[in-house]
Amino acid sequence: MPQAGEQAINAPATGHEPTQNVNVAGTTPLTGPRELERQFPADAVHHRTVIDARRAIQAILRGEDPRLLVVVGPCSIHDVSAAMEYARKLAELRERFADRLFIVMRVYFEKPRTTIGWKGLINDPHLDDSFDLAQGLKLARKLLLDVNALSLPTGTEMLDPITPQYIDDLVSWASIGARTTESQTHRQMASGLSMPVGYKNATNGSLQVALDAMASARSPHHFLGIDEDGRSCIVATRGNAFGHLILRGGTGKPNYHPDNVADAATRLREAGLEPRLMIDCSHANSNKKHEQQEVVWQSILEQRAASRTEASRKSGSPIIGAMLESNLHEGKQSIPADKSKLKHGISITDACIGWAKTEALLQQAYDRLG
Ligand SMILES: O=C[C@H](O)[C@H](O)COP(=O)(O)O
Ligand SMILES: C=C(OP(=O)(O)O)C(=O)O
Repeated sequence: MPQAGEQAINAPATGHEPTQNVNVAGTTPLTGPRELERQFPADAVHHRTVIDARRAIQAILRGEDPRLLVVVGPCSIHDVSAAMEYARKLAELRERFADRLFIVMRVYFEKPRTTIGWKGLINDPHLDDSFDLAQGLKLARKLLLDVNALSLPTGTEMLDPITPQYIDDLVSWASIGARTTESQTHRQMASGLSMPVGYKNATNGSLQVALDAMASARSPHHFLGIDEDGRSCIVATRGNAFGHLILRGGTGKPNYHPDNVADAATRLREAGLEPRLMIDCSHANSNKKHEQQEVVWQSILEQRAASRTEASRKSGSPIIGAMLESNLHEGKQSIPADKSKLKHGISITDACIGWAKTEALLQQAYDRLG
């Protein structure tokens, strides 16, 4: 059924059986990136927040800034007012802990699904299969402006290769997910992204695909994309030098333990890359059990503390960053048919830790990393 503004494809015209768009039900033109930026423009505060955060993350990746990069926030954003409530709390902690932790809010709008499921705020902002992507892009851009206005930098997964044109000026750190790290399309996209990018190991635990992604995305590429006006074009990229590995575990096995980290650091060195990585406390590292994230977090803090007393002292710990999936309230909920029954501040994708636990974990990190 075509939706509002959607152009139906394949209305019988010539009497010939169509050979094109056989499985395309319709297309809906969208506002181009330049127009969306005009409607939701960045000001000097947004710009400063992004520029300063990207520089700080680059310094952390070079080993010049000893702070732990912490990407923390909901598994996915589905309610922008709850996201802002979260952002205001996190902005306070970011300032309080700023000399030891570099906190970035996880603001994930695009969800890569194992099979099918809700694909995030941009794809389906009303959570009802109406796929109002025009509204999704607006909400995403507006939320990024509001979060950056708190001097709180944002991090997101870049999934659809067209999305960055609409929002990447407001994103300080990006990730390529476990399901797309092996994809040439995503490596090309990452090679043109303006911010540092983390590459997850594959869902089966393979590090090699992430190492290959880093090597590929450091190089220039030419590929099909869209420009600021939404016209299809050849995109020529310079290559993105600020890539890093994210250990997220795989096939039911975690990979955050000291021997996994040492192995990953060796593999990075052998590939001619800096031995610096982030650990994702969630996903296969926590067996998707939100309570388990704390166990991974404690291990990260122990490993960071140990590196200050060992021979590795000079080069520092390979662990430069950590990711936590956290929300206002712990756990997760399924999307109810009646949206008024959605519980406030609870994830509709992976289960998250709640705010009290988040604050306690960040405080512990601050105390231990002194
Ligand atoms: O982070 C979110 C999920 O782990 C990821 O999108 C896959 O989810 P799914 O296996 O529920 O589809
Ligand atoms: C989907 C995510 O992670 P992964 O790619 O590791 O499954 C995520 O971080 O939201």
